[in-house]
Amino acid sequence: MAEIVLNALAHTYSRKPNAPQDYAIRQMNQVWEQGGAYALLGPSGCGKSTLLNIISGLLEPSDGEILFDGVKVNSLPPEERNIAQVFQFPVIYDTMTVFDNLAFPLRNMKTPAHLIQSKVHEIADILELSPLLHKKAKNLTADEKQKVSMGRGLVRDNVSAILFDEPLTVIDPQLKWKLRRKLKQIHDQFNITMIYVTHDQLEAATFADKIAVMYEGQIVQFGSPHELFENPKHTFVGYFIGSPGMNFMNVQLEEQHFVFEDMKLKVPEKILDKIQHLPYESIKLGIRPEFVHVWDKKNDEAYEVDVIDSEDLGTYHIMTFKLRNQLLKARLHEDQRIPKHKAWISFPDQWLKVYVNEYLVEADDE
Ligand SMILES: Nc1ncnc2c1ncn2[C@@H]1O[C@H](COP(=O)(O)OP(=O)(O)OP(=O)(O)O)[C@@H](O)[C@H]1O
Repeated sequence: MAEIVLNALAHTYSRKPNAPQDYAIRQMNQVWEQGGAYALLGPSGCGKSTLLNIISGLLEPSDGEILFDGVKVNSLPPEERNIAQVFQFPVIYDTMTVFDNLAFPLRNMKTPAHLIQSKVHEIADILELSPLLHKKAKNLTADEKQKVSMGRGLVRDNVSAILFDEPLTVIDPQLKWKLRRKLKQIHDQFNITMIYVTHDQLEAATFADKIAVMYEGQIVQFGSPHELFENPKHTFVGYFIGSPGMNFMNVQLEEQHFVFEDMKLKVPEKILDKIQHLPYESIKLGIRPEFVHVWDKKNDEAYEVDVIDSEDLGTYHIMTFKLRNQLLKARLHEDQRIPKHKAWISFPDQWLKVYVNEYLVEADDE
């Protein structure tokens, strides 16, 4: 069991790094609390595997510290960290039985035979592997093999944390949700810190209480699935989470207004105070398609837009529309009428977010 802390952690694969882009992990501070269920979510190449390998001890970070329960472990090898790792592809011994695969880590630790018996049966029971204990691992299906992989991590009592690196990649889609539920159940039962790496937002949200969203070697937001959806702290989170992602509009700040093409949009007062003094390269307004209000008749409070397309996705519709020259999307309920050709839309104040240099600007009392 362990709390894992990253202090100013950074890692580069380059011999002579001289720019932030040369770092796979850029200056990261993060606390993974003991017993938490976390997901590390991000696109290919953002540094997820690098970070996981630093935590497990397969890789020593170039800078900063990694602490397990307050003890620095930067150069401690994996076997001394008591971390279990489950990879994309099951790591098991094909010629051994399921029982022997599960018993293997315990035999390595010279655990007495009667304890091995009881522990292996306990874990096999939880993972629904009991009927397969005497089967050779090579005869198992992909999901059964992956369950054995997980079981090998769980049999040890002294495991500090379990790291999962895209563990459902090779599993049939119908079985994925079953295994995900099993993992969640195991987490609740064992109170072990678990970090689950994925590029799939649904997987992250169903497994984790808190998700760390990674982008270009940084954790750009750490929060519950709900927080990531309602209040993305970085434009990347807005874009990456949600289906479809957040709408963005590039705007300029002119005196008391944002200017978007020929339109003037009011800036909330509390935000204005904050951004007037910020040096900026870009200002973007963001709104989720779910929060765009749509009417099929003229409305003085709303902007007229051209409806470009509407897609029926069963329980909801996605309407694509053009506001001036910008394509945006709205998500409408299945029984809401989809306007043809022209529509009138508005952006409710509380859902229109302001991003300066890609980061959310919030009023102090929010
Ligand atoms: N051994 C290595 N040597 C040099 N560069 C590497 C090495 N491993 C990873 N990188 C680079 O570091 C960055 C982060 O890679 P990493 O594999 O950690 O990302 P990831 O988010 O796990 O991606 P994926 O989901 O594709 O596995 C990428 O730019 C990658 O090209």
